[in-house]
Amino acid sequence: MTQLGLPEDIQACLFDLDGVVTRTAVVHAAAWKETFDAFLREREGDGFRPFDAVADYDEYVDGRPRADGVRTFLASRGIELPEGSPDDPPDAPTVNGVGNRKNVLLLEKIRTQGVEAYEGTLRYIEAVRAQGLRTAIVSSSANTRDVLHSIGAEPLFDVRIDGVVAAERGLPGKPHPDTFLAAAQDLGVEPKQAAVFEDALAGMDAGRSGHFGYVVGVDRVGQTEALYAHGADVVVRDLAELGGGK
Ligand SMILES: O=P(O)(O)OC[C@H]1O[C@@H](O)[C@H](O)[C@@H](O)[C@@H]1O
Repeated sequence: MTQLGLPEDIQACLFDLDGVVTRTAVVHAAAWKETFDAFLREREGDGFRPFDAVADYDEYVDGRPRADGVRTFLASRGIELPEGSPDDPPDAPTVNGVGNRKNVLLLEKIRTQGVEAYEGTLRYIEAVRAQGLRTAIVSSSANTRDVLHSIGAEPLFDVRIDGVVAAERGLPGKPHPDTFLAAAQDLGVEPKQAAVFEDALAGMDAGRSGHFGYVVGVDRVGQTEALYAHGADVVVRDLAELGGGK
């Protein structure tokens, strides 16, 4: 292992955004909860079963592209909606409408609360780059660029594969490995020469099925066992634990 806690042959690092680089996983989870609870209340009345911002979020929404999150969670409640179209209003009972409602709430929260970076992650990225490793941000979020820009972190990544790029290239999102594979390819490395850094169970699945050289699970919410069960090679609470901070 290197002094950065990685196998010797790793040449590139692929970082998820929400929950790994920025403290925005909880912001997404809160926006999803408001969205789904309003939707379920309208549909089922006050006796509805609320969205669990930890358990339901981890299992059905975290790490997946926006529309996939809508479909996957609602399917867990036996609900299937028409797709609608991307410009559906936020109150439309369609996959796109529900996703748009969530995005309005997310952007409002980001605007009022701001975006906070994990300092341990920023220092670690600087350390791996100083060692000559290449870096990519790989996120399902279509808001990746704005979030990175808000903390001035765009220059830390050689490649960006986000929700916008994935849609342009027709790449299926996490838990499929395609976005991580595209990042490795854009960086000119084989998957086994790349390390994946993820906090979401869907991201772990992508790391495992893509046969990447090393998969680092980042546990921000006490789900270490689940991260291992989904394919992590190691689980840390903060990337500073891997080294590179001195
Ligand atoms: O709605 P956005 O910003 O395109 O993000 C899509 C998904 O991006 C992931 O990074 C988050 O873990 C999910 O919660 C989110 O739903």
